[in-house]
Amino acid sequence: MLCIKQLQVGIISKLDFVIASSDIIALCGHSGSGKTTLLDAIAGYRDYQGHISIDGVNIDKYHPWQRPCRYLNQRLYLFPHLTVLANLHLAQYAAKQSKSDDACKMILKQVGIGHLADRYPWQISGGEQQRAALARVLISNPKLLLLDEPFSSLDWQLRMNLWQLVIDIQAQYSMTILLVTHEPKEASMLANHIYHLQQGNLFTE
Ligand SMILES: Nc1ncnc2c1ncn2[C@@H]1O[C@H](COP(=O)(O)OP(=O)(O)OP(=O)(O)O)[C@@H](O)[C@H]1O
Repeated sequence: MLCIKQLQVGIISKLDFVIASSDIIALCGHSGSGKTTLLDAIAGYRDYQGHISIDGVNIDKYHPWQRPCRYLNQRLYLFPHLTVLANLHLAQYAAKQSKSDDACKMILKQVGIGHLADRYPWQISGGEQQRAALARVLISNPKLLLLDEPFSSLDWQLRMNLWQLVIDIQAQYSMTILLVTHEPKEASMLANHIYHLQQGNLFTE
């Protein structure tokens, strides 16, 4: 469960918000309403006042890499000098997991790019890079996945494939997902609940 109390950061003022475990929440709102600001605070990329806890553990003092959540947006952050597989190994290392080729290859296969494990990011397409980035955030088995319009630059068919993939993976790993999107179809297909952020306040549909 994600629990946010009296959060103050940037445009967001005194926000209270709870997401039940294994829920998929879509966060909509006009440009500049504070969606990315909220995800940045949860991920620990921005200083904030108030309290954030995940599964009852307060994470306010945790560095981003110590938080049990992973963040995926349109910037892929794949290391260009490492192969796709080595990028996943590094994520395992950062999550203090032991290196497992089998686990990495299984996730790459699951996202449909098992055959590209030994390629470098610059040797694969944009959609394949997005899948590699998704595999990299999943390899550490986060409790909370923060998605900030990660697929919006991709074509519709690929986007729909990736939505289905997110639904399958969520069911398999019981992750809680907070998804920022401008796309009503994406919100209604993926989310159990849709929230709108308006001038730093949240409203349900
Ligand atoms: N690091 C920052 N420091 C100060 N202000 C910021 C910072 N990042 C964003 N802002 C401002 O805070 C407001 C909310 O920005 P944010 O990126 O959270 O909006 P958003 O809802 O994600 O918008 P979009 O849908 O366009 O991505 C904007 O007015 C923006 O200019």
